[in-house]
Amino acid sequence: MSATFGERLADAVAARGPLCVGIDPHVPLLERWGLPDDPDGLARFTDAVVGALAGTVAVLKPQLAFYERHGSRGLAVLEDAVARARAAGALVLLDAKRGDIGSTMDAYGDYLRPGHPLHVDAMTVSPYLGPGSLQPAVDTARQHGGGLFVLARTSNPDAGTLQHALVGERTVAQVVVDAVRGWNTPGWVVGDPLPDLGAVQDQASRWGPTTGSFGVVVGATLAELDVDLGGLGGPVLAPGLGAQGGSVADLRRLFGRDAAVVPTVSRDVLAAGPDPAALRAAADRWATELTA
Ligand SMILES: O=c1ccn([C@@H]2O[C@H](COP(=O)(O)O)[C@@H](O)[C@H]2O)c(=O)[nH]1
Repeated sequence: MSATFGERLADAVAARGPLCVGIDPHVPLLERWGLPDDPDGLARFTDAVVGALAGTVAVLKPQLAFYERHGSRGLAVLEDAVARARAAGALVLLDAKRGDIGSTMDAYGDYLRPGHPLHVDAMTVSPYLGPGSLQPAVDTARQHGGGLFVLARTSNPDAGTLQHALVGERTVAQVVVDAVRGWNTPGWVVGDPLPDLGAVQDQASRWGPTTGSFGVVVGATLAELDVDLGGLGGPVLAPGLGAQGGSVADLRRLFGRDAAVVPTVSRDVLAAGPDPAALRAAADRWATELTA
């Protein structure tokens, strides 16, 4: 794969708009769609979402938890869906939220390796073991044109309990954002002094050929943007829209109009199914509002 994830994402957003739709087959959604809570129901749900949206949205974000709960048959459903979504032109961001010591992180990074049965364009990772523990996945992403989104300021109400804690003078969330800023700067490794913001400021999270492959997760539900994203050089994944109360107005308030933000919506779109036209219409409503 020649282009980096950041380049592919910027191209996809230019062609299709920034919306990411999450594939979250919750039990209540399966019931609402008239489907059983088993691998067959899971497959029919997933097929419908991929069939309706993979040709139009920039990013699809399957939530791994909902496939793992069905065991190996659930994972087989996901493998098939990921391949079909990518073939239809959508980038696939696996919402896996993995994080472990470096040697194990190396194995999680394999989701970004061509030939993996669940090869995806990007995955979410958790920095709880320290940003440096994620380095093997960063290396794999660099080697194979993959991307990572690191949990920084998550959308859940309790998130600040840990993410606002201070490490020296910076919050935990800021330490995470700064590490990701470093990864988007060639040659930087965790532990090095942070890159000079003056040198990287113009890369500050704008879409374009220099969009980095390493992004952060910042919820659209925040009362205020309490991390400095200046010079991040990569995209922001913004969950929390719709079912969690966040709106397009919140995105504008938090990030402005031009930032490289990937707003992601799951239940608010999925509830419109199973009719493919209704799913598309629900996604289109968000897409239209986002570009208005
Ligand atoms: O801070 C975070 C990080 C990840 N998520 C995930 O996004 C979707 C949101 O689903 P909705 O139905 O649109 O609320 C879900 O898979 C979460 O695990 C998040 O919500 N917040």
